[in-house]
Amino acid sequence: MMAQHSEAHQKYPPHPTLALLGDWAAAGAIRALDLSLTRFIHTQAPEDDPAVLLAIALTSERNGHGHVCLDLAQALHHPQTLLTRLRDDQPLAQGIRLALARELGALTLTDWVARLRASSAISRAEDARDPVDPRPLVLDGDPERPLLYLRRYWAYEQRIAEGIQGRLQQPLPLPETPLAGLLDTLFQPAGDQAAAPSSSPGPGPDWQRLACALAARSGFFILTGGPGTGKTTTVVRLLALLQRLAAVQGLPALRIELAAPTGKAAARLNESINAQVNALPPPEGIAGEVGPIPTRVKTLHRLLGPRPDSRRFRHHPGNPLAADVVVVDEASMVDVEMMVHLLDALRPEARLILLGDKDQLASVEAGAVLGDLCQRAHRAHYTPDTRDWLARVSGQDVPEAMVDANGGALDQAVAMLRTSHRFSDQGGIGALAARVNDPQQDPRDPDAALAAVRAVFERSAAEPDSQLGRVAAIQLQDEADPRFDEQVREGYAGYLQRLEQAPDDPDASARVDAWAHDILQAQRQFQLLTALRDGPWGVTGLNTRIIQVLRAARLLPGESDAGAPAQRQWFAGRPVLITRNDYTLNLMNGDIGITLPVPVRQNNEVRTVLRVAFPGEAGQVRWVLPSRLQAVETVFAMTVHKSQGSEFEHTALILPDAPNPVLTRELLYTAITRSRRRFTLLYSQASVLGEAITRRVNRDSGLSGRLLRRHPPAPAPSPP
Ligand SMILES: Nc1ncnc2c1ncn2[C@@H]1O[C@H](COP(=O)(O)OP(=O)(O)OP(=O)(O)O)[C@@H](O)[C@H]1O
Repeated sequence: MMAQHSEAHQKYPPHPTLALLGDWAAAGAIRALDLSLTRFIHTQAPEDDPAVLLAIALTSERNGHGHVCLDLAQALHHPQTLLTRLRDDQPLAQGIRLALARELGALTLTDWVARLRASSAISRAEDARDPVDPRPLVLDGDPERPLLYLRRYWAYEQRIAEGIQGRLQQPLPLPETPLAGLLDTLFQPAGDQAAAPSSSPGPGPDWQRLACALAARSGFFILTGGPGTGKTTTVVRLLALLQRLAAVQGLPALRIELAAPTGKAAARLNESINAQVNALPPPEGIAGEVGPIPTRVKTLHRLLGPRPDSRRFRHHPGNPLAADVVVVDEASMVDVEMMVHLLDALRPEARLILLGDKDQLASVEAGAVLGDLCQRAHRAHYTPDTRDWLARVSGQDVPEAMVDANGGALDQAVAMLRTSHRFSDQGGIGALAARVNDPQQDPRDPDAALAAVRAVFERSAAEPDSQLGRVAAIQLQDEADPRFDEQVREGYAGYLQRLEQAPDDPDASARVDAWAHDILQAQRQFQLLTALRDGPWGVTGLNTRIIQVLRAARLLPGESDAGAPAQRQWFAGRPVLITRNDYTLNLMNGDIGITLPVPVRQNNEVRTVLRVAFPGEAGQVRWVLPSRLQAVETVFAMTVHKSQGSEFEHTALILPDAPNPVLTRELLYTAITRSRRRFTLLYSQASVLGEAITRRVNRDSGLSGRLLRRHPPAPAPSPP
């Protein structure tokens, strides 16, 4: 015992800060990983300064919450935003918060930075580029906003900035006359062409047309916008424009790749892109051969070429993708590591076009790349050069409030679509999403935010027949409120009732497939979303409760694998979510399947066995044995994070009864915008809702600063 004790002491000398961090880890305020890393660095580079040890632990802790770095000034001014794992009702919470405030209170920014600079564990940005620099952390950022990174994340951010910068500075030959003519053909006024988009309704320019023009002249481009604002419509026109421009210039047809971060998001883009491509006006009057626009969307993993048991991909700088243009949809879900792999896999001259909704939740992993790059999208910041060029080629006038003589190169490569063609912002889902996302909202006034949101629910209740996407709010008494059960029965009955129509002829495989296809479609009618994983309001608790409710209503069969917890049992009707890519089965993280009773012939007898049906390509059904599915979970309830990239006809979001830092405006907005026709909010405490609307996701990162700092405004191509 003594020997063990002294060994431990030898390994980790009893430094007071490490002891304090040990207490925090024991209380769950930081992760064991954060503590181990700090201890490890302490042993490798005998680092005794408490201010340095604290900074290392906090940087690692922030990484665990999706931050790329630690913003030192923010940490000093708002220590309450740190240690977000700590819940206020935890017994030691108050003591830990006081200790953190005391440690940070003893520091000034200048003093902290000076001590970090003196540390042998921390590199300065200018030295960190040296590949043999062994120091595990990097201090970067501006004097007024110093940022501390774990080296890996610093390198990721650096590579992303370089990959984007290289593309922003790449000269692209762009003849103005054919560009203007092609934009005219692709954006004909309404009536001239049934399915083509008309000039945008309401005041202001046609942002879709403007975005196409801007994207055509840039090696890197971001198109952001809320649901139904026409991102897919615009990108299809952009790709047509690029192919036609190539033909006009006598260049070879472009090789285009379409990708999305999850299988679900890829399938959704697949569904919408076909119709859009077919609706394109024919390429008349172009002498050369016009290249095709692909309609098959791959997952990003598939595009980059996964390698078994490796985080690396088949495509990298030494073996880049044979693509001239790569479009990535739902880019808000792409984390820093994946963005690095994507940029690494592209030839330097390949164009990259990102599509996404900047206001949605960022990826679970570190970084909010799209959000960072779109920070200035609302006000555009187009330079006078860009404004004049856009007026010439697209005939669209940028509003003066969006012109900025100091706009940066990145600003000129971002366009935001502002009008939803699916929802009106006057009522229902569109109005609710707009209120929750209101940039004018005062974060210190949750009551005002709550009142604005309530008004939308009241208007929708007064117009129950509205076609604008109905929204409803139900205030539950507690977690056992029977109105929750009603919602669940009503929501899931649609597909569960179809289980009874199972064909009983084992030889009628086409009928079995058609029945399964119908059920898969019906399952997309309703989805319950929650913010949390654990507890009665989290995925696990809710799934158990829903199974009970559906069994009591005889919508689910009672029998199941004896002894297995309800969550893991296989039973007819169980919807499952794939939680890890499985390349052998060709199932991707986020795919949803349904367990169905299927008739089979065994030894001349007809028996019913359970198989899991997944949507396949072109309306086909793929069948998988339950025992082959390794990483799945029941998905009657799904986290909002997992729902990204999916849409359902009716989405219901249930909020917990106590405040929680994961409840943010971005989470509410993402949940609301998963709904195509109906959205129901289930909550028990109005204060929890009010807090959620006013809390913003804030992810520390230096990406936008890095790009803004290093990029002078791009000169607009001059007239020929
Ligand atoms: N300018 C326009 N005028 C009229 N209808 C349009 C216009 N642009 C898009 N639409 C229609 O609006 C709907 C949504 O468009 P689209 O799918 O391109 O949007 P999106 O931003 O990609 O949507 P989401 O990301 O929510 O799937 C489609 O039915 C499309 O035909």
